[in-house]
Amino acid sequence: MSDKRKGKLSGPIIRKAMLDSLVKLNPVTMMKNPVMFVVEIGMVLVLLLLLFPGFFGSRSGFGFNLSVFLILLVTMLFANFAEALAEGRGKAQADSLKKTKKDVTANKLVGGHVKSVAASELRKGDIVVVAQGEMIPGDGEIIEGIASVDESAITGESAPVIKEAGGDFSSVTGGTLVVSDRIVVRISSDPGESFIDRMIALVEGAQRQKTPNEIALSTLLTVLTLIFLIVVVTLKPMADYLNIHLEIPVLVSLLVCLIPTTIGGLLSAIGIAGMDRITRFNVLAMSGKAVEAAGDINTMILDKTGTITYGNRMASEFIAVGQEKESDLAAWAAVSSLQDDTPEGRSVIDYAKTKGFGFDRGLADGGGIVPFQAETRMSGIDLKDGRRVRKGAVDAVREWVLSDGGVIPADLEQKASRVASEGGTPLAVAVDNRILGVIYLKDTVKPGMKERFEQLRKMGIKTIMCTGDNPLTAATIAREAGVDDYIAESKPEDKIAVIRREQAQGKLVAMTGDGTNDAPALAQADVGLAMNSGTVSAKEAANMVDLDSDPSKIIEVVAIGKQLLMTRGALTTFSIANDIAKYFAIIPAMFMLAVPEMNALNIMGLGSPLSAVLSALIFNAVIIPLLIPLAMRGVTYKPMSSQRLLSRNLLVYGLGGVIAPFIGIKLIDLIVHLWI
Ligand SMILES: Nc1ncnc2c1ncn2[C@@H]1O[C@H](COP(=O)(O)OP(=O)(O)OP(=O)(O)O)[C@@H](O)[C@H]1O
Ligand SMILES: [K+]
Ligand SMILES: [Mg+2]
Repeated sequence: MSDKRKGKLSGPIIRKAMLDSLVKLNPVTMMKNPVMFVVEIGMVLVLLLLLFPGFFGSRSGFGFNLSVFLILLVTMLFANFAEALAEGRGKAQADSLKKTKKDVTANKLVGGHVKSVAASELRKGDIVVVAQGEMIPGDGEIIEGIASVDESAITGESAPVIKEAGGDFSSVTGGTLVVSDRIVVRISSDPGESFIDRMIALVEGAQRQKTPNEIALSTLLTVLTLIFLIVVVTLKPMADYLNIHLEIPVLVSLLVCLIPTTIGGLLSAIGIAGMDRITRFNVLAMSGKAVEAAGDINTMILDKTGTITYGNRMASEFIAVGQEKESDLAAWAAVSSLQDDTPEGRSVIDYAKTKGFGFDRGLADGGGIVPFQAETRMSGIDLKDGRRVRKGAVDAVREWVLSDGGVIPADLEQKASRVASEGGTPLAVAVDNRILGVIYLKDTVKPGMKERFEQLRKMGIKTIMCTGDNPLTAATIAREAGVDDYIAESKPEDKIAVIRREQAQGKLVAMTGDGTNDAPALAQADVGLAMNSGTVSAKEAANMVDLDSDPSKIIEVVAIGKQLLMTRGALTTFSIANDIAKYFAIIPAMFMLAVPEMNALNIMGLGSPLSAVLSALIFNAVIIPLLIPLAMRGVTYKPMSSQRLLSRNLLVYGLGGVIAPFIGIKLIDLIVHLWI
């Protein structure tokens, strides 16, 4: 990850946030946050009393009123500061991204001729030529050529990546640099809608929409605020009737202490910070909703090759069957791979060469290429002389040979099983209806997978590995990696079937993918994470894109989503628990002010009724900045089931939230009491 995107809180960001918190006092802005808007109205009321003492028959002193006014002002500034700080960090990220958006000229192909136009004028469907040393002018798909591309501007990864027409590595991103060769690109986005544009808008918060969860919580907070407002407003006439005089500033203080100002002030900062955490993790989420959905995932669908294993399946042994010789097997294995451009295919040639097996390259000339397909699970060549050479999944090759009237060597099954039971992938090699043996493709499970799946299990998430490989290999890798379930010999469409099946049971499903054939499944999944190296259609179908193209990052994405939901839950619990505790400080004080004989109510032993009110109000204000770091960083996350998480959070943040004010208010009162 690039340093500039780590999002450190620098001096300028903090200064800007301070200024913004003043600007945000504008009532039109405040109205968007009903809880804090009520605080603002209260502040205006107290201000009126400051300007016109004796208003509403008030008898409270100037000094007290001024203190209440100032504390309320500071409370709002703190809340605004939290939001401005979170936004500021996003803006800083956006600025560094904007710098990558240089104004380049594009070589647009118009009627067979190249015409120079500004990149900002390119539209969807335009064709451009990009040569060595030039910046790719917009997002698109390579339709001709192959090139190595430096994508460090968006991924922070300095090693160039190979991009080529056709297949799963054909998409390119505007703002990245072609370091070798020349490509023809079909532009896939209109001005202002490119990948970087969308990323900038997202981190800037310009497109920030409240998620359904956030809306539900804000509604709850507003309802709570309304209830307390009614309670406090009706308190006044009731007290008047009983001849108890309640001061307006005291009532305002009571109201502000009771309404959920802590979570009200931190709510949007929590959401922005969660989004920010995902972006700094080099994952681009299309919406906050997607991040939250990640936090609620029940089932995760994972690829075997490349996600759970390293994915660089390499030939590591030739195992001849029947009467066949190893050297013949090696030669035909190599010939079957001459036109196979997959890493597996290339590794077969490399292995044959390093082991010194001879093979005739000329055989491939003029032959018909049979490219590898996930559907057929085979690849090979139809030679000029009529012979057909294939390699592929053992059962697929067996079928192919049987349909041509061939016989299956007796030891094929046992030899292939040996490879599979070691977690390798056996590829059978055949020429017409004769099977020569198997290629042992080795792949290794990434380190630490077992622990990560263990964590997912603790979170109550079921993991399902989907692989095109045979059941035995699948079972071995599944056991080694520790996934809960696996589906072997799965075709691309099987993934979407698994997702639908899980969703039908009311589960939320996450998956990763990069190919065009993954696109429907990515769209069907609740959280679809596409690889940046993947095709345009995969990226369009998904609701997240991983800039590092590491599918196993889906695990951390879920963790970040969970952390966001947990942080919001924990701070809500803390905030409401706090308010309950403040009630015990302020209600007795209020009545003691009116009826001094009620001193017995002063269970907290606070200095005086006035200092009790001010202390509760000060505590209510300072708790907001104290919790900003937690809101921004997120609560520390330990994998466990939602049930246990809930009880743990209730204990820590609920109980903590009840106790903290007693201690805090008491300490503040010791100081405040010295003054008044
Ligand atoms: N280049 C190739 N030539 C011939 N057969 C291949 C080649 N690559 C893979 N196969 C065979 O086809 C099967 C399916 O491959 P595919 O890439 O679709 O799935 P996978 O890589 O095994 O699983 P996944 O990527 O979903 O974890 C493989 O298990 C292997 O037996
Ligand atoms: K409060
Ligand atoms: Mg694969």
